[in-house]
Amino acid sequence: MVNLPNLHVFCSIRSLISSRFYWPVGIQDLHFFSIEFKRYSQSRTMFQSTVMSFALSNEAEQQENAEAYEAYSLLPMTPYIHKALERCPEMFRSGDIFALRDYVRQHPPQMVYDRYKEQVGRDELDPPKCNERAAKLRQEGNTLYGKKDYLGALLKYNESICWACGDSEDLGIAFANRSAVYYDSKEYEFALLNIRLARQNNYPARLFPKLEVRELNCRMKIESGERVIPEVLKKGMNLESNLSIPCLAKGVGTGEFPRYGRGMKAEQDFKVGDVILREGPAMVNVDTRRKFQACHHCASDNVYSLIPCPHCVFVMYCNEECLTNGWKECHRFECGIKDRLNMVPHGIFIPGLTWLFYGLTQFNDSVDDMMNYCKENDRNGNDPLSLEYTNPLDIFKLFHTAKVKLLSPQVHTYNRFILAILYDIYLEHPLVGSLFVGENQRNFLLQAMDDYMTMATRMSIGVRHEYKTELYSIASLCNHSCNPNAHVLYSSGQIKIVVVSPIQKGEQICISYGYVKDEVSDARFFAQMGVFDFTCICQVCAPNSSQKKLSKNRRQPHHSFHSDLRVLNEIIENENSIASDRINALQQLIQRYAKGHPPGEYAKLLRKYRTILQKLFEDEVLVELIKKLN
Ligand SMILES: C[S@@+](CC[C@H](N)C(=O)[O-])C[C@H]1O[C@@H](n2cnc3c(N)ncnc32)[C@H](O)[C@@H]1O
Repeated sequence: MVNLPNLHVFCSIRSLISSRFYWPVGIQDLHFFSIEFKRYSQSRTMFQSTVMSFALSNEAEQQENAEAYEAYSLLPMTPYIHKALERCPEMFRSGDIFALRDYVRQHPPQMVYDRYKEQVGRDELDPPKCNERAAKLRQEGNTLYGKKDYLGALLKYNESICWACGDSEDLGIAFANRSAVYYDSKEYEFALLNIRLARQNNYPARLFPKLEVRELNCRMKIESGERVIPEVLKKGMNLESNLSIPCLAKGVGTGEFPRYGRGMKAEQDFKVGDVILREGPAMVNVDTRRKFQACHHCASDNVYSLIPCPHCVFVMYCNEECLTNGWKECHRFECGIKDRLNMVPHGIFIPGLTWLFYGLTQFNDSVDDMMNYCKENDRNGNDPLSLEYTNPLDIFKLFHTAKVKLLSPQVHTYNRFILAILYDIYLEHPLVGSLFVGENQRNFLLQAMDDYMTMATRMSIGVRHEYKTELYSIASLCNHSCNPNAHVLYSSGQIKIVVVSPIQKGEQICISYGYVKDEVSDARFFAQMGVFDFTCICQVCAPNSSQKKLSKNRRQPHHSFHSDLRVLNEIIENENSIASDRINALQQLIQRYAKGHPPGEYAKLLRKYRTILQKLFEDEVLVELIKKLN
């Protein structure tokens, strides 16, 4: 494997980013556990599956889920929902969105605000920037830096950067302090970038000599070759690209599959290792717990070059381009109310709301034009691959016209209640309030929020990162299988889909939306899958599943499997093997024995293959980023 020298900080940053940091569970899980709601609901299916999964899980997993329940009870929103359920069970049974909106109007969620303020230790929501607070956070960062806790220091500096006023020297000093962390970590490109940011943001002239010395040292270190950016093995697109959609391989099409709806279809044979898609997100939501760690526009996990929204203290972007686009397409509709929006539990549907405002931007903020378009184009399906992907309006059409199945009544009603609260918060925003005027337009807003909430839930291909939710234009065509023939690699918002079992022309291309079944406990699997709100009909799960046929049909393990496996292990364990040899050997073995193999050994092989691919992809994304800085 290729080891990236001097990237220890980023490796630890990555582990920090994926660790459970503030809350014991992801909010997406909490969304699932919101089925406390069960007591008032007609259908008990979801609750029963939770209880079953609890019963089936081991002690450690029970503990983990118990924490999820506890976290759920701590959410500021929980008592408010329970009170509403007690007061108006009928309203929840009918699920009428206008009735839910009226309820929220009549019973403003003041208790939610109070509980939230108490939890975050502030007496004001959506506070303005404040240099005093920025200086305090910077001091806290300095203390951590002094103890060589670089990650802790970076997070404090990022927070300080957010709080500092745009014309203050506090902003410049925080950037300069971030450069010191990178200098000490031998990350000279990032140190230089932060020195530049410090200069552009009022770094005080009296401190210039200190910064100049650091800058000179960085340049000397880079010139002396001390810092080498290694070449990583790029498993880029190894196939010809689709002419109009370059991120997609030629030979990938769409088809209708009974009970799945649309899906991705192979128009030619594919072999193990073929990269069929490399895509960035169309829509992003960064969970509030990671607001100082990831770009709110492209979802890149990024603690080193983030710049703040110039107006609020809760949103950061990885560069000026993301800031400009993020502002135009989404943040200008939420800047100033972000704190209140953050207070509401976030499900996988949240990017749907971002979507609504992205759409409005495409209609030049004309609510009437958007309403007319929506009236004329309902969800009657489309061929996503025929759209023009460079045209932002076509991207809007892609999700707007997608034919999606309804959500189950209890999930839908719960989400609608959350939407009713979000709706009121959005209308408090001066821009939103001034664009949506009159009953017609406001009803349209509420209904569009509802529609895109369903769309985003249905178009989700899984929660790849505990603290971020993304929507992908092309990948959202892929259906789920518990025994998928393709695998999604994820790094910093980017995804790559790689074939992991030979695919024949005409076959459906499926990925897993979460954990691969059989590799995790049933409890974990159901908790993960519960958020998608569909009953899986893949060959493994469906009644009369073809899995049974598969096992019957499975040929006896080929006699040479074990001898081939020994050769493979020799290649993998040989210190002199290069990454490409290892990966090629693995691919060949998986391709050769995909249709006839001893199950246990083969599953291990697949896991190893996926792990190596994932590591390579993470290195690839990271090195791309470093190279962009040069
Ligand atoms: C990301 S979309 C996939 C494309 C979708 N079939 C379409 O027509 O646009 C996910 C939705 O497809 C359906 N789906 C995907 N995998 C499925 C499976 N294994 N079993 C049943 N439905 C599935 C569900 O309705 C799910 O919410």
